[in-house]
Amino acid sequence: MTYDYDLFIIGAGSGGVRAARIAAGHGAKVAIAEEYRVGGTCVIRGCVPKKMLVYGAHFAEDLHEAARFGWDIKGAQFDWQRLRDIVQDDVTRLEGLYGQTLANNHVDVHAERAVLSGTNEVTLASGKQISAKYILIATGGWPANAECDGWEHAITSNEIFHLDQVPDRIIIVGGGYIANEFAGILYAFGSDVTIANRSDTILRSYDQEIVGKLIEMGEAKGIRYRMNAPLEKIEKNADGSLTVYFADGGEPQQADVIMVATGRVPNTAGLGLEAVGVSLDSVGAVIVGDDNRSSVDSIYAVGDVTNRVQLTPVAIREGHAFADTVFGGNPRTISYDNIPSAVFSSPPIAAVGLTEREARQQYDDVQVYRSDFRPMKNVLSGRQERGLYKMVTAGSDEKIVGLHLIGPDSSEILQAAAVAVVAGLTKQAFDDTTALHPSMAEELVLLK
Ligand SMILES: Cc1cc2nc3c(=O)[nH]c(=O)nc-3n(C[C@H](O)[C@H](O)[C@H](O)COP(=O)(O)OP(=O)(O)OC[C@H]3O[C@@H](n4cnc5c(N)ncnc54)[C@H](O)[C@@H]3O)c2cc1C
Ligand SMILES: NC(=O)c1ccc[n+]([C@@H]2O[C@H](COP(=O)([O-])OP(=O)(O)OC[C@H]3O[C@@H](n4cnc5c(N)ncnc54)[C@H](O)[C@@H]3O)[C@@H](O)[C@H]2O)c1
Repeated sequence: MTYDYDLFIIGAGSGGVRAARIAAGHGAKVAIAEEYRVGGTCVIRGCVPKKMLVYGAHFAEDLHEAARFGWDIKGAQFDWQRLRDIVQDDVTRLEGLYGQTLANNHVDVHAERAVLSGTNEVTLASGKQISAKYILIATGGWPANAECDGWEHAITSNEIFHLDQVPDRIIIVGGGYIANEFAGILYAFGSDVTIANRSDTILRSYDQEIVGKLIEMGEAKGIRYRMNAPLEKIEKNADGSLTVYFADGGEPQQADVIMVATGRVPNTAGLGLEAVGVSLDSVGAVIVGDDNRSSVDSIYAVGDVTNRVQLTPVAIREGHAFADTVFGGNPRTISYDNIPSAVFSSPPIAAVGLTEREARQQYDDVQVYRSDFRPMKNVLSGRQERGLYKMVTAGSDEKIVGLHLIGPDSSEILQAAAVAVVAGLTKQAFDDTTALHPSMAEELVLLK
């Protein structure tokens, strides 16, 4: 049987582009379809533009405190439209680089939607049918809707990057990554911010002592957290503002923008997967084995569409492992243990490994070391915000099973420290390391 391609990939995001490049490098004839913009969520409307906005947000506090460092900044103004447009220009630049990478690797790009029409065939929106020995589903995820009346008045993270102006008042529904990151960003740009969360827990997968610090510091700034406040309905008022009614019977609240950030669902609707025999789980994720293969032998899936860990570096690793396995003669799987992650909130949280609670559930002999400190810069500036670093160890040799940080630059510090956790080092290895002074990271080797 001959096919048009060795590999056809649906979705040119983090996982799809990596798989395309590596498979082509192994000699495969590859094509990819992208219905929106090459680069996918992370590059176009996720990690990258979000982090650029976080950088923009830092200036609010720094400018406010500049006088304490000897700088008089008079007449400082924030221009949202300028930042928005500069960020979008850079996103376009990156989109071009991703396209260039595909072209350099001789990957054929189809700038249109593709759906499955057979176990070895896709049909493009233009009607063209293309056959391939293998098909990779890398279609990512899509924001979940608010599941309440009037949710069409709300926006999602897709739209937040394109606002005409910073809203005077915003209610962010959800208590996860996106809610906490945009709470920090928009607060810095001048919005009155409320996080409305349906339960009493936010950032559920993170160490709750660290999360407690985030809430404490957020509240001290003026961010409002409405806990146990599931949405009942959203109504649009005559003046264009919106009113949110909560199912807990609490006071309805007005806002100019409501952003729903209640998770992302796998992007499989209308893809034709079930019709060709691909099994999906209850939320529509493609069910795959460790080798990323679906219930159909010729069809694989990587990234958010499999709903394993919705992070870019994970999608990239899965795409790479798939290409090495199927086209490189190097069958391999990836590890889902000790994946470092960060919430780019203000201040940011970063973590690797088990939370204190998880460690106590899994081990008898758990030790927790803490440093609750005020970063030197904050002492000088007069900012009250503190940092908290936690090390969780298990066993008599005090092997480190978790590191949890909140404080300035915690994501930068944790990436390096995560190597030690993955390598299975003990607390003693950190004790044996001389402090690099003065730094915040030195707190990690001075834990008592
Ligand atoms: C606001 C936000 C911030 C984030 N920040 C971070 C962060 O800081 N760090 C981090 O690690 N992760 C972050 N993420 C998560 C990260 O973006 C995703 O985990 C990652 O993009 C998943 O990659 P993927 O390849 O699975 O899918 P995606 O990158 O979503 O790519 C899927 C692509 O498939 C295309 N597509 C879908 N269906 C079709 C079809 N039928 N035909 C053709 N094309 C199709 C889509 O248009 C899309 O371009 C963030 C996500 C969001 C929303
Ligand atoms: N820094 C990062 O790495 C980063 C940043 C942004 C997004 N992401 C990825 O994107 C994914 C999506 O982000 P997210 O913030 O939308 O999801 P999330 O899974 O982080 O948080 C979803 C939140 O919404 C709440 N929720 C779920 N259903 C609800 C409902 N019906 N009503 C009210 N609340 C509800 C949950 O309790 C949770 O607090 C994340 O899981 C993450 O993997 C990563």
